[in-house]
Amino acid sequence: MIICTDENGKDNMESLDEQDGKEESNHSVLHRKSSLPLTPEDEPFDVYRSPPEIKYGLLIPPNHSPLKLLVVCAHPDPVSEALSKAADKLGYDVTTCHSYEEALEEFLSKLHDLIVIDARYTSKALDYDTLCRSIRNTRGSQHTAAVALVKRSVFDKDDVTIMSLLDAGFNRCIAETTNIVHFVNELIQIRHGDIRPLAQTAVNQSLYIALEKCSDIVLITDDSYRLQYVNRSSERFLGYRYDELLGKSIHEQFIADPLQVTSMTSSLMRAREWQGSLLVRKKSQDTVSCNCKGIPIICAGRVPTHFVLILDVHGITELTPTSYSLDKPRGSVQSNRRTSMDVRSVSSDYFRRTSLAKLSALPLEAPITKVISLLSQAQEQTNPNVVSIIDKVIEILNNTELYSPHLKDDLRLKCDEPVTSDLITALLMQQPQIQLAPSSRRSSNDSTAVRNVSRGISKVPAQIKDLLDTSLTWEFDIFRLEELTNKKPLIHLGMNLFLHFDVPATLNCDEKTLQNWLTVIEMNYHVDNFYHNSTHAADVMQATAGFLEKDRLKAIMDPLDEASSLIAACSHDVDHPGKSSAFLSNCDNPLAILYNDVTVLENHHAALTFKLTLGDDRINIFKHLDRETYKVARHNVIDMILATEMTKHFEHLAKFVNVFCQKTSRVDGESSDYIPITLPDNITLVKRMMIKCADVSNPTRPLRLCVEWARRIAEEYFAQTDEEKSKGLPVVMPMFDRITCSIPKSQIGFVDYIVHDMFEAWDAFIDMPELVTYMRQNYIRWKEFDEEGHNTSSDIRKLQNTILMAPAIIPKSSIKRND
Ligand SMILES: Nc1ncnc2c1ncn2[C@@H]1O[C@@H]2COP(=O)(O)O[C@H]2[C@H]1O
Repeated sequence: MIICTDENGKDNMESLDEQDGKEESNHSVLHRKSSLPLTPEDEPFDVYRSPPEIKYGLLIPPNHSPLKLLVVCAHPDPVSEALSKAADKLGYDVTTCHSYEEALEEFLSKLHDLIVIDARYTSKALDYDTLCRSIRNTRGSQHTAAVALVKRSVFDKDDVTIMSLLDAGFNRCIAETTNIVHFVNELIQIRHGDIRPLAQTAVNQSLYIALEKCSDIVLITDDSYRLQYVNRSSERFLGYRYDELLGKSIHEQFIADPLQVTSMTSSLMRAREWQGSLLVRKKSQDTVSCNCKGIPIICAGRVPTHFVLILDVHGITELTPTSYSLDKPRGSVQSNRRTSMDVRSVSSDYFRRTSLAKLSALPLEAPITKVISLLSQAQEQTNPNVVSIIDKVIEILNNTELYSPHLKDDLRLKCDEPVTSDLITALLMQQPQIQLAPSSRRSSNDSTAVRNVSRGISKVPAQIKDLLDTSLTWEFDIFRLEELTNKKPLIHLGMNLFLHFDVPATLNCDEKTLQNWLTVIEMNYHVDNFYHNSTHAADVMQATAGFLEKDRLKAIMDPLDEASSLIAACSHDVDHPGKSSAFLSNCDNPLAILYNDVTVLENHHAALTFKLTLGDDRINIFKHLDRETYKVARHNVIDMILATEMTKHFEHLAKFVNVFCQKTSRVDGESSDYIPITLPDNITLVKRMMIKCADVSNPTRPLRLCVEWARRIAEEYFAQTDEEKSKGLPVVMPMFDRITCSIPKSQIGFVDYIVHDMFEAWDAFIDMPELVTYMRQNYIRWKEFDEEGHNTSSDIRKLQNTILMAPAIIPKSSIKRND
């Protein structure tokens, strides 16, 4: 805070209008909230723009009265007498001198506000020219108005004399008169035109001194952002001399952040104050981040003529890598810096900003850069509440992990249901906690698989055949197929669906190879897993096939898309160990080591699929594809398998919803239903969403199937918890303990957090209302089971043997779209 006082220590910062109001009754007095200088934001817009406003906040001249007038004339006459009388009338303190020496001495002792010298005659005693020059050479005289009293003839006609008088240091000339009123008029004009501006300039010096002494960096630019004033702190801190800065543009000179500059300048040009952080480059090329306030000043007209930038040195942080060390010696200004700065966050902010700056210099524009820049522009035209909301949005957008969920804290806050919290956290978060413990993973045995290839399906029993006739219905009984096929449902269902979708033709592959492939893939599922076994793979493949039958998908998927989707569904969990990726990471499993704890299982499923497929010609379903087609198929399969990773659930869902569940906006701003669905990138989004939905479709199946899947996944979780406990590993889902866990609660949470929104979106896209209908019906039943206390696996078993014995088929007619 800067306070200026007059010589008596009185607070002297006051509106000139208050002073003016005493003299000029017709002057509009503008009210203000404080006596400090105003910024445009402090006043209503129209008030700020009104011309008198520019006077606000000026430091008023010393309030001494009367004004001191020195009249110097060699020979008193009626003219000088009229002048003195006029001055008396105005209440001036008048002194009259008749010689050069007397006048100089008098002036030096009193430093008058106004000196009027009789320039009509030159005499030995008084050379007006010399007297004026001498006075002007006196320190402090620059704040005194000097006026030459000239003959009427000179005033009217002799411009040469007038100019030489002004050259000698007079501020103006007045014509001789004996009319007191004329002199009164002249003196009032001189007071407004000369004395007050000079006095004002004199006291403004105090403000400059305040600016020079203050520790913040204060810069004033013109309307082209060329520096007009820099204070000492600026010189000291930036390392430039003021003459190296004056006249230079702030952009070129030291502001290293084009995006921020754009945001600042567009605010300032609209006469709005701006606040934010700026990256400032010092002369040494070190870069610092400072909190900056930009204030537009309108000195004339209606648009800003100057800008004041105040950089807060207390908020300055050195950002160059060499200056991260906190115990670096500090200079005078640096010693003001906070030492408790979070260096990591600052450095990441720095790198984000510098890379943004670099990016904006490239001839490329990422959509995100465009979005941020549009939001910044929108900020300029809106109110502070929206500005701060947009600030938050920009902060989020600036985070590179746009779609990754930050659910853990959120969930812990919102979801006080521990089973749900455990489940969703485990599904969505990568949380390896490295501990050295032996691997329990069973390794796959390729050679066994290949040896057994010949055990294909030559003759399909009638029961299986009948069941497979329903393979494209949503109510398909996968557990019955599991039973009938002696836990080998994939080979049967897979072959049935491959043939239905003409996959042999698409891959130019004989049926035997496809059968072999299915056999090997199925054998690489762990039959002992409660949930992640080949029945789950068959179930996901069956759901995928059901989706592919829908017109919306038929319209956009080509045969290779269909084949790839079915292949991906078959193999998406191959060799699943029945434990989560987090578990593998926690026990230093070789797969976790191989994939660096990142997307461990899905990477393994995808890699193993191709390792198996390409490893033996007899099962290589891609062997007849040309290289390009193979590459497309391979890319499709890998992309879909990786999309089943649950830590990316919200990323995939959000992308899908963004593209397909919102009306697209055309460039002209008009809304349109047009979605460029056939763009390859968009088809990829659909395929990812499709396999994701298929993968977790069990809560949308008929109740009997849904409950069995829920029991199976719970059993698998319990087994993992048991093993974690027995081996002293971190327990990934502590609530999934077979004694205490509530299975209905886990299902309610799973639907609430994962399934509901995804299936609403998916149904809206492919038009399969039965998905949502079953999901809702099942949800209600889980709530009932929960209320009735059917919690444990054995409770659920009992339910399955009683009320859930009814057939799974629900008449199509009962399925209504629920909008
Ligand atoms: N009914 C369910 N209840 C709880 N979790 C489930 C259910 N169905 C699927 N999941 C989880 O969702 C995950 C989807 O990917 P995975 O098949 O790897 O593993 C699956 C399970 O961990």
